[in-house]
Amino acid sequence: MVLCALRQPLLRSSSCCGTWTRLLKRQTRGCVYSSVHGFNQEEVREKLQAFPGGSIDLLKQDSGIAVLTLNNPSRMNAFSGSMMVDLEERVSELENWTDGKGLIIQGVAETFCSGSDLNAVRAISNPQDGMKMCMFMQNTLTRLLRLPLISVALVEGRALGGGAELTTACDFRLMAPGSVIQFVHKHMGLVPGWGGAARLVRIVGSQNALKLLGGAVKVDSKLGLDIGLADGVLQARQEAEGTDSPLQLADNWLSRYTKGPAPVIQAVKKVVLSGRELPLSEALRTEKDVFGTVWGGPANLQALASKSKHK
Ligand SMILES: CCCC(=O)SCCNC(=O)CCNC(=O)[C@H](O)C(C)(C)COP(=O)(O)OP(=O)(O)OC[C@H]1O[C@@H](n2cnc3c(N)ncnc32)[C@H](O)[C@@H]1OP(=O)(O)O
Repeated sequence: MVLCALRQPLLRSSSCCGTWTRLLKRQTRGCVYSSVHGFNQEEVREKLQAFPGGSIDLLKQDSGIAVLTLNNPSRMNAFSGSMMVDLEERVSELENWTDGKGLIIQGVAETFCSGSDLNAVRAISNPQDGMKMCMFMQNTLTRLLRLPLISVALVEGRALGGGAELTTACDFRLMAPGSVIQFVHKHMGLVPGWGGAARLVRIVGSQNALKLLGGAVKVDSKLGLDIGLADGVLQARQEAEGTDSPLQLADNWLSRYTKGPAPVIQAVKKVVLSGRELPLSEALRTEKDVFGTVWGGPANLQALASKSKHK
């Protein structure tokens, strides 16, 4: 098991153990697929760039919360090939953001994402190209989920197909009133291929995942909360002036968890991530290593000096 998002801070830590060093050696940048699996990242990037349209925009805020925006409104924010490449580049940027603590993913025009761009899907409907796109997106979404940032998908409107899969690559999902997450793959003669099924099982359990995929169920905010796919529902927006936008509401919601120094918040994400992904013994050893990066650190020393009480 390889956790690439843990790499950089731990390389700076003096408490790196042998296990960790071995994990680092096994690590490849793409995390899941590399040349060992016949995957050539550059070749796939070039192929995907042949299907342009839209963009993925990144705004890094001083608060330590970044906003990643899917921007392809004429196609309900469907993923063109160039947007897949854009997403990979934005994830690289976020991997190197030392001051980052949180991430919100949203779509423009009050909708989240309608999956892959069907024009591109039609053009690369042969199995070889489909596999390549699938490996590229699995690598990117795995790296996205493993960022040392606490992430939330802000779902307005629809999250369909690959859009639903993208929501599962975030730590949390917030749903706006009237929004729907739907794994429509079955209706397209498909199953998820961007890692959405594997992540969905971990989020809602295998029984619920089977129902959602097998029935292509429309998950509204109520059902989402009931089965644990949604972590919160945004209040209906009043037209009155001064009402917070969904993005502001999501930012407020997330800032509860990102309050504090970046190294501490990143450490929180890393220990949860290792607990989620690694076998227990490895997770415990990773937790020890991450603990070593904050023990005696500036935030820890300051808290000790101020004799803080937790009332
Ligand atoms: C491993 C990945 C698997 C996948 O993601 S497969 C793709 C799954 N997604 C889909 O099948 C979505 C298909 N689209 C729809 O169901 C509907 O367009 C949708 C999203 C419910 C919206 O319906 P409406 O509100 O009636 O709007 P509409 O149909 O007129 O759409 C507005 C314009 O957006 C376009 N659009 C929507 N989803 C798209 C997509 N995925 N790829 C390419 N174009 C897409 C749609 O063609 C329309 O364009 P135009 O105005 O006709 O030029």
